[in-house]
Amino acid sequence: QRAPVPPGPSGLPIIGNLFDMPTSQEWKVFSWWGEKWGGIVSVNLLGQTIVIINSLKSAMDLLDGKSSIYSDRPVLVMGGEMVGWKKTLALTPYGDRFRSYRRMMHQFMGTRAAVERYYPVEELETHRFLRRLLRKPEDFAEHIRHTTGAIVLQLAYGYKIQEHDDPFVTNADTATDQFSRSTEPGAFLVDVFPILRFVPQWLPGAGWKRTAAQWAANLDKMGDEPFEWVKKEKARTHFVAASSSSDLVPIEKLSAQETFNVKWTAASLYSGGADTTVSAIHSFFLAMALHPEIQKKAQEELDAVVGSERLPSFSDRDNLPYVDALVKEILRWNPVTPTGVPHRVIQDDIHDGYLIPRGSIILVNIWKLLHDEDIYKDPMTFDPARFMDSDTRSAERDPHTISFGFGRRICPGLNLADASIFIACARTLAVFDVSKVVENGVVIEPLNDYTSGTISHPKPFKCFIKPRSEKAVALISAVDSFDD
Ligand code: HEM
Repeated sequence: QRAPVPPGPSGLPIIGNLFDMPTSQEWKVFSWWGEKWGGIVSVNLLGQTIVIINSLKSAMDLLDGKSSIYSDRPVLVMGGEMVGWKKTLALTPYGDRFRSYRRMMHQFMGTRAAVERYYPVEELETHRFLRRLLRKPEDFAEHIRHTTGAIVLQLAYGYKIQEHDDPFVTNADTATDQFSRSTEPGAFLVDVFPILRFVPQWLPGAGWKRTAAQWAANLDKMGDEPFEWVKKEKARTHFVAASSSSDLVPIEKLSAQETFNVKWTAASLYSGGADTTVSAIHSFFLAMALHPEIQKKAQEELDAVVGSERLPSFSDRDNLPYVDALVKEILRWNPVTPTGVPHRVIQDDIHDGYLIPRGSIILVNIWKLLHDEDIYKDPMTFDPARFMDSDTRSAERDPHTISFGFGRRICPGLNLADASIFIACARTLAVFDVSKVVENGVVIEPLNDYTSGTISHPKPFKCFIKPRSEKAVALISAVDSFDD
């Protein structure tokens, strides 16, 4: 006798739970389902089982404990197959190519020691970020994006981006925006009826096929152009260096298969790393505007440890426990990927008496795990101190163990992301005060509100960013200039 699938809202014949699925901020509805039906909930969309995990234990039991069967990705017909995003790691099916990409990623940035090689780039680009902030503080969101793109492209290809309208950044931003649009659930009928893939492009109503072809061309541009640039410049990037076991192998000596894998692993760095890090640093500015007392505490620590004669650097991190805790709270408070990236199970599994049928899509409600009262006290409160031992309580669980996903698909950029967020927070707070904007004598309260989608961002908000002192201005200005 077959075990039942996990409980969940009862659906309608054929379409199942189509109308139960939330269309925005899905993590909230998923959390509510979790309270009603337990840590593992299932829904059915036109015959496709989706399992939603709301408990840390279940996420670890399934995705870590049974990772050999829970590490595939769902097939997304429009985004993955037709536009071609399955060439990048995030949508590559579990198998040999996946392993090759992951091996390269691991050598490149898999450990803290590997990422230490990039500290000089992180520090310099963050210093330039401060200078842009000084010049045009109101454009802080744009500066965050620019800096993150600059770091990833420099590390992946050894390429230094132009201050304005860089072609590789423009390509990558266009393509990643099209990634979100092409993988949005329900946006394209072909994801529901894959047969539509074979409809000829000239047929009336098949305009989406031309869109797919155009987006596929943009994606290829994003993968090809920086790679060709590396070949032309004969630049020996960190990435290509790390891609072969025997150290530096020039690109032109790689086989066709290796070339494909290196090219698309490099492209996966931008697509996986830019928008995510942007969201976290953007959240940091929102948190600072909303919580001046926490900002002050972090600044007091920075002043005591670093002083005002220099900027903080990675070597200070061990002596900055509060700033370190601040990074953790940023990752927990409004997670970058609230419902993670979907996994797919490749064979039937029985878990806690429930059947998880082969092919089910597994979503981990990362938001819920990071706001679970059994793990985090007063989870809705922004409080970095929760990550520090005190006389009365011990530090709460490090959110790095949740925010970056689970099992064999865990984010390979964890250490790099952590470094980028730390240095952005520490350097910004050392020299700037972030506060609410006052317009005509009225304080504008920034909203703690986030966009939906795989990568969630703070909705646009204003904040006032001003240097802390004349000395701070001098420190910020002591970096090589760029023309703008
Ligand atoms: C705050 C920043 C970041 C967060 C919160 C984050 C989070 C995540 C999560 C939740 C996943 C899915 C894990 C799973 O399937 O269980 C993921 C996958 C991935 N991340 Fe990140 N990430 C961040 C930064 C980065 C950076 C900096 C890079 C690269 C430079 C990166 C590259 C990737 C890639 C390539 C994947 C796909 C892995 C695979 O499918 O095997 N991420 N990330």
